[in-house]
Formats: sequence, structure tokens, C-alpha cells
Amino acid sequence: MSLSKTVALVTGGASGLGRATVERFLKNGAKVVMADLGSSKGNDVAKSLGDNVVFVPVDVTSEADVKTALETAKSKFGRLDLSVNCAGTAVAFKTYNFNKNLPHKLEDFQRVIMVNTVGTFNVIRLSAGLMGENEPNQDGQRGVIVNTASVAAFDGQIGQAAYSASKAAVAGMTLPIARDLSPHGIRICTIAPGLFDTPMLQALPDKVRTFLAKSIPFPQRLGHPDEYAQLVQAIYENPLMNGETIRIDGALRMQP
Ligand SMILES: CC(=O)CC(=O)SCCNC(=O)CCNC(=O)[C@H](O)C(C)(C)COP(=O)(O)OP(=O)(O)OC[C@H]1O[C@@H](n2cnc3c(N)ncnc32)[C@H](O)[C@@H]1OP(=O)(O)O
Ligand SMILES: NC(=O)C1=CN([C@@H]2O[C@H](COP(=O)(O)OP(=O)(O)OC[C@H]3O[C@@H](n4cnc5c(N)ncnc54)[C@H](O)[C@@H]3O)[C@@H](O)[C@H]2O)C=CC1
Repeated sequence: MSLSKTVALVTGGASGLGRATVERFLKNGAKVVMADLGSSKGNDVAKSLGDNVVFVPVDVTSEADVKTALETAKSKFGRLDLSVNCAGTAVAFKTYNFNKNLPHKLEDFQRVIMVNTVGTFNVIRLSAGLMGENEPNQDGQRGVIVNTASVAAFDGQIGQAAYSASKAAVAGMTLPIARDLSPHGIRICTIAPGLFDTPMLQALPDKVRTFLAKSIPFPQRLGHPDEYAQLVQAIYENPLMNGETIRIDGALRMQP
């Protein structure tokens, strides 16, 4: 499917990696539904990007919200070819903080799993239904799904139990979903980014960011969000990419 005929849904599309993906696809002539929280900058960002993008306020954990976004893709642009899951959230707290005599809050653990894991699955399952309505191309393909895990799925640091668990679950569901959807011509891959220069990472103290960047073998810098978007495009355009989780991290292996 050529990019100029592509209709994409991008969750978390108002910021960081999601926004870079929205911008890259728009530049290549695609139509995009940007789904993000009502409290995000989505409305203003979408307005600044022209008529081929529409913002829909969506909490990815809500069935009704995701259905509204998909109905918008269909009513405004006629179809859905690609869903990109970028919506995500993080928490940093030790399993038990002995200095403060406090256990990790169960609500924090549940919130991160709910958004990163359940929210991602919610978007996948509902997107698949709409992609299934597409006529298959000459390869039998009807659609593509791209998720965002993290290198923390494999080498999570101190304080990352909840975040790492939520992202490992996304990596873990990738192959079985590829198997579920294969008979219907829908591919799915997961990207596991290393350290990218986005608002999520800007929340870390400068010292930590600099230390983390220095631990990347090469190139020794934070990733540019468009380098993530470039990989989304490569997965979308390569018909053989399916069922795999791909690290994009400059060979980083995070230390404890
Ligand atoms: C976004 C992505 O997808 C990509 C990424 O993952 S980017 C990587 C993100 N990494 C993180 O966010 C790291 C998360 N962890 C942390 O921020 C901190 O470890 C934490 C906030 C959880 C620590 O909490 P804290 O409140 O400082 O814990 P507390 O128990 O009071 O810690 C202090 C002790 O832990 C040690 N400690 C904390 N973090 C440590 C670390 N990473 N390595 C070694 N020791 C550490 C401190 O040196 C200190 O030692 P003492 O008790 O001997 O004084
Ligand atoms: N920046 C980095 O270095 C890395 C980021 N990631 C992952 O990449 C994804 C994108 O992260 P960034 O762009 O860095 O962060 P970001 O914080 O800039 O963007 C995340 C977006 O998700 C939205 N969001 C949060 N909860 C939501 C919900 N319930 N429903 C809908 N939207 C929601 C936020 O409003 C925000 O716009 C996340 O899943 C993150 O975990 C993974 C590895 C590294």
C-alpha cells in the first residue's frame, strides 16, 4: 500500500514518538487519525498539521473511545491500513523502598499495566476488525499493526518493575497476535526503543539522562523521534516483517 493511499491511526500521537510518526506519515501523503488523551495538546498539534489529520480524544483503555477513533477513520478517510500504538506511561519506584519503608503502590502498578498493556491490546483487537473489511492487496495483506514496547522489557532498571512488566507483555503478545491475524492478512510487529529525546525522557533529571546517553555504545546520543518513525515506515512497507519485536537502541543494554 503506497503511503499516499494509507490511512493510519496513531495513539499517543500528540507527543514524542507518536507525534513524529504522525508527521512522517503526513509528509508522505497519508491520512492520519491522531488519538491521544483529551488533556493532551492533540487538538492544537493536529490543527497545525493541516487537513489530512484529525484529532480524536481517546483514552486507550476505553473501548468506547477507541471505537470512536476507528469510526472517525472510516467516516472521514474511508478505511484503516495501519495502527501504531505509542500511548504509554511510566512509573519509577522500587518494589519495596526500605529507606522510606514503603511498598510500590499497587495502583501505580495497575495503572501502568492498564495503559501500556491493556490499552495496547484494546487498540489492536478493535483495529483488526476494521482492517478486516479491507480488500486484500496482491500479497493478501489487509493491514499492519505496530506496537511500542521498550528495551526495559528486557533490561529494566531499578524501579522499573511495573513499566518493564507492561512492556514485556506487549513483546509477549506480538507473536500470538501475528498468528491469530495471519489468516486475515494482518501483520503485527513491536518496536522496542532505547532512549529517545521525548517529553517522557525529559521527565528524568538531566544527570540521569546524560548518564544514560553515555551508556549507549553508538551513536552515543538520545534517539531522534523521527528515527523511530522511520522504523514504523520500514515495518509498514516490508511485507515480510511480522510477529517480531525489534530493538532500536544503538546497542544499549541498560545497567541496573
Ligand atoms: C522510557 C523507556 O522506555 C526507556 C527507559 O526505560 S529509560 C530508563 C529509565 N530508568 C528509570 O526511570 C530508572 C528508574 N529508577 C529510578 O529513578 C530510581 O532508581 C528510583 C527513583 C526508583 C530510586 O528510588 P529512590 O527514592 O532513590 O530509592 P531509595 O531506596 O530511597 O534509593 C536510594 C538508594 O538506592 C540507590 N539507587 C537508586 N537507583 C539506583 C540505581 N539505578 N543504581 C544503583 N543504585 C541505585 C541509591 O544509590 C541509594 O542508595 P542507599 O540506600 O545506599 O543510599
Ligand atoms: N522516549 C523513550 O525513550 C522511550 C519511549 N518508549 C515508549 O514509547 C511510547 C511513546 O513515548 P514518548 O513519545 O517518549 O512519550 P510521551 O510522553 O511524549 O508521549 C506519550 C503520549 O501518550 C499519551 N497517553 C498516555 N496515556 C494515554 C492513554 N491512556 N490514552 C491515550 N493516550 C495516552 C500521552 O498523552 C502522550 O501524548 C510510550 O509507550 C513509551 O513507553 C519506549 C522506550 C523508550
